[in-house]
Amino acid sequence: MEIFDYDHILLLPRKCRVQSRSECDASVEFGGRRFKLPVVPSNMKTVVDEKVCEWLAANGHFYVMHRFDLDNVAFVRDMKAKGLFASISVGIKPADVATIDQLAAEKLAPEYITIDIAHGHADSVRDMIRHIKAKLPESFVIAGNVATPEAVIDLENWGADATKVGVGPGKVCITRLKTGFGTGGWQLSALKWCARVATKPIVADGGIRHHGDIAKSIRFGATMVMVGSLFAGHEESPGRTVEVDGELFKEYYGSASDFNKGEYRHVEGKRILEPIKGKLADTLVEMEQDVQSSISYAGGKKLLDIRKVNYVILGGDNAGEHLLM
Ligand SMILES: NC(=O)C1=CN([C@@H]2O[C@H](COP(=O)(O)OP(=O)(O)OC[C@H]3O[C@@H](n4cnc5c(N)ncnc54)[C@H](OP(=O)(O)O)[C@@H]3O)[C@@H](O)[C@H]2O)C=CC1
Ligand SMILES: Nc1nc2c(ncn2[C@@H]2O[C@H](COP(=O)(O)O)[C@@H](O)[C@H]2O)c(=O)[nH]1
Repeated sequence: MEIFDYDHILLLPRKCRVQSRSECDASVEFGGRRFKLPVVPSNMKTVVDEKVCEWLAANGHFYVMHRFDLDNVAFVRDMKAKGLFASISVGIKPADVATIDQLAAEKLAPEYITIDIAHGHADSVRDMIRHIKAKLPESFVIAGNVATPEAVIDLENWGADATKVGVGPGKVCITRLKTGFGTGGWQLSALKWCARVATKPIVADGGIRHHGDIAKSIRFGATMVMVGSLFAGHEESPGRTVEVDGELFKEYYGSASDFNKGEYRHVEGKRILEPIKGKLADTLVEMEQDVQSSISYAGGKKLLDIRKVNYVILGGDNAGEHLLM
């Protein structure tokens, strides 16, 4: 198996088929809706809050609300009252099961439910998928996080409508250091490996450091790309603003950090400071333009044309050109 990450790969251009990059369509269909970009901010407390999610939904973007210190039922009720789609995340504990029951009792089916736990290849996730499918059959269920083809196959067979791939590649992740496990350092090839067996969409989660990494994720099989750190440093980001030597930063911490958990138990995340870089809307416009450029370099007009390109691996044992057969 080839082992590589985002920094070890470059995609190879194909003959341009457009007069202008504005002809390239960066939108994606996911779970029955079309979104402007194949990108979703991470469901983390320092990345999204109610206001950010509302703005994303109202402006043609996918979102997943975080699940910490939050009344998920009230959130869904509120989004629906505003005529917006609801996309929540849940764990697998009794309180999460109760949330699903209450949503069903109130006939408040969220359009999207993400089951989001650290080690998603687990019977607990199987049981949660089955519970959601029994109680809220219309909801599109994304399940994760996982790292292997075996896990993708199991989650799909258990009823997940999409899987979320990425264990440990995140910027505030310390899973690799604390446990010795994960896809940190080879997330892109783990995605490729999982995509070979997937029959349903994959959300590639973590490790995105540049806008070009979005096109690389699409090339290796992602339908949607989850991004945390690149979104954590905006004026609207919910993290605390911190001033250091006259410069402004936003706090960004892992969902499995003691900052999020409120206790030091099974900690697999840390806290960092992201420089503040302006408005979220401006970053999304720039991302859309960059993905449009990626599509044009791929010699295409649509997002999935990126899947057709060849690539090179830079340096290392696997270096060389990789041509599609
Ligand atoms: N993508 C990634 O690499 C990672 C992401 N995270 C994020 O942190 C947040 C908290 O995750 P998580 O702690 O799973 O959620 P929860 O706090 O909801 O706990 C998940 C449940 O699974 C059990 N469990 C069994 N094995 C594991 C394991 N290896 N890791 C975690 N739980 C396990 C836990 O029991 P018990 O606590 O008793 O063991 C608990 O009951 C989530 O948003 C998750 O996505 C966390 C780590 C890695
Ligand atoms: N191992 C951990 N992973 C975490 C934690 N909190 C969130 N995450 C994952 O990181 C991505 C974001 O990655 P980034 O590289 O874009 O910053 C996020 O979507 C989660 O999957 C954590 O505490 N530990």
